[in-house]
This record gives sequence, C-alpha cells and structure tokens, in this order.
Amino acid sequence: MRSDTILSAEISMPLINRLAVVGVGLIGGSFARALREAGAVAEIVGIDRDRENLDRARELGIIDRGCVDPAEGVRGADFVFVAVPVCAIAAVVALIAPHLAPGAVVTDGGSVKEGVVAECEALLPPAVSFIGGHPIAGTEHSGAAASFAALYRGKRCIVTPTPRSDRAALAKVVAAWEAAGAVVVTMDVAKHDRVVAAISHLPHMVAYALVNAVEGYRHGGEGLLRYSAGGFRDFTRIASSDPIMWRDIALMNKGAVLEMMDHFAGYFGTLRKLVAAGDGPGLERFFRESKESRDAIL
Ligand SMILES: NC(=O)c1ccc[n+]([C@@H]2O[C@H](COP(=O)([O-])OP(=O)(O)OC[C@H]3O[C@@H](n4cnc5c(N)ncnc54)[C@H](O)[C@@H]3O)[C@@H](O)[C@H]2O)c1
Ligand SMILES: O=C(O)C(=O)C[C@]1(C(=O)O)C=C[C@@H](O)C=C1
Repeated sequence: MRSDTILSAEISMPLINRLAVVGVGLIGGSFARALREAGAVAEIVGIDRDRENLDRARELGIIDRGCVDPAEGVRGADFVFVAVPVCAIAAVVALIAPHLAPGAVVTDGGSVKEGVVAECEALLPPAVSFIGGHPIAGTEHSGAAASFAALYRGKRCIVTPTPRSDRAALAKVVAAWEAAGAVVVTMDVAKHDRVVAAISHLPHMVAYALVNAVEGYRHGGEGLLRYSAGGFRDFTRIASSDPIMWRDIALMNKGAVLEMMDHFAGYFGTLRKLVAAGDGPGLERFFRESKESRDAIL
C-alpha cells in the first residue's frame, strides 16, 4: 500500500516513545532493532517469559530493559508489538489489556490473522486499538540472537485492518513497518489466511513431511539424509524452523491449510500418474509449466 496519504498529517518523530515488545525473538527482536536503527523509537522494553533470552537481548542492545511480567512491562508504552507463537497472542493481550495506557496501539506479527485479530479486538478496552500485522519475512532461526535489523528491508508486511480499526492507530502501525523498511500492503483477515496458507504454510507442511518421509524410508538403508546435497537442503531449510511456531500455525489456520494440502495432493497425484504412465511429453509439460512460474518470481 502507498500509505503516504494516511501518514502525512498524523505522524511525528520519534514515531514511538516507549515500545514494548512481547516475545523478543527473531520477529520481535528484528522489529526492535530496525526501529532503533531508523531513529523511530525513544525507548524499548522487552518482555519475554525466557529470562536468558531477555538477558541476551539486553546484552545485544536490542532492548533497553527486560521484564518477564507482561503487565508490568507494558506500563507506559504507547506502542506494543506482540511477537509470540500465534496460539499465545490472545492470552498475552488478555494479560496486558488492563495495564495499557489510554491511546496505546497494540499490534502483532503472527502468521495467522483471522482468529487472532477477532480475539484481540474483543479483549482491549475502547481507548486502546488493536491492528493485526504479519511481516512476510523470516528465517528458520529463533530467539533474540537470531534477530537482525535488515530482516524486513524491502519485504512485504501485510496489515489487516477491520471495520473496527482506528484510523490513527492503523497509520501508526503502517508507519512503524515502513520505518522498519517493509513495504506495507493491507488485506482482509480471511484473504490473508488463505494467501499465506498457499505461499508459506503449505511449503512448510511439505518440507516437514518430506524430511520425515526420507528419514523414515528404510529400503535404501538407514541414515539416507547424510547423502543429501543442494537440492534436498535448499528445499527443506524451512523444516529447521521452530516446531512450536508451526504447531500453532497449523492449529490456528487449520481450514485454509487443509484446503491447500488437499489442493497440493491433487497436483502430486497428477504427477504420480504421469510418472506411472511413463508419459514423457506430459512430464515435460508439467515440469515446463512449473519452471516458467518459478523463474518468473526470481
Ligand atoms: N520465524 C518466522 O519466519 C516468522 C515470520 C513472520 C511471522 N512470524 C510470527 O512471529 C511470531 C514470533 O515468531 P519468532 O520466529 O520470532 O519466534 P521466536 O521463538 O524467535 O520468538 C518468540 C519469543 O516469544 C517468547 N514467548 C513465547 N510465548 C510467550 C508468552 N506466552 N509470553 C511471553 N513470551 C513468550 C519466547 O520465549 C521467544 O523468545 C509468531 O507468531 C510467528 O508465527 C514468524
Ligand atoms: O524464510 C523463512 O525461513 C520463512 O519461513 C519465512 C516465512 C515464509 O516465507 O514462509 C515463514 C513464516 C512467516 O509467517 C513468514 C515468512
């Protein structure tokens, strides 16, 4: 989205006086680093249930101070970024809701939006706004030490306003992501969940299943994975991602993920038939179509 029109009149610098980041991992830590680097924030408080991770975030200068208690950590914050696994987001928002300053803006970085946004909007008092967000950027690594300021640079961030969204809060969230270097697009929550089921959740399901399938295959002898080279490693990098994060995504986006898995199974079935039939022209057509589509996104 070109958000200049929303932003021009309403945003002054620093954009955020006190940023509270709940979950100072890859996504929360990178957001904090990027905003600090952009000069868009005066003070950053990190909140995380993992004390060692908080200490590391402090040592690395990602946060100014750390706190394990979310209620205490968000006091006085004008902007709260919740970056915990998706099934934990609403529980965090419920905990912090009574302690937020009037006018505070709460947003998240979760990979699923429809359920999260509906729950969080309902939990907050009228003087506090929730705006859902999701940066389409990441790595297979977790924790504060894995975060880096450039993670969002030039990457899309999907922001999902609803009819209940406050215009000024939306503008502030858009401005924060732009300060972090992201290209913001807005999308309806349900569309978001279907889009990411296709371009992110399905590939992770396939990668996790592929690694287990090859590891569990016994006809070529045990430990086949040690022979893997570029193809297998490139394809399955994302199967090294955090199991808790992906458990939660599969649970929260069940409908769209199942739809995509079934859709994929249809294509895999077609390919299987072509292999079984020894259909050379059919196989070539199948691979050519795929190569053309893949080449076009490079
Ligand atoms: N990793 C990615 O590539 C990626 C990309 C985009 C969005 N996301 C989303 O961002 C969110 C965070 O993912 P991440 O990769 O930064 O994970 P992460 O594991 O690197 O960081 C999450 C942090 O949250 C803390 N935490 C977990 N539950 C908590 C709770 N209830 N209260 C307080 N702290 C808690 C953990 O200790 C951890 O430090 C998830 O919702 C994920 O779906 C991840
Ligand atoms: O590059 C990676 O490691 C990622 O998996 C990042 C990735 C994805 O592209 O699927 C993973 C989950 C997100 O919600 C957004 C981005």
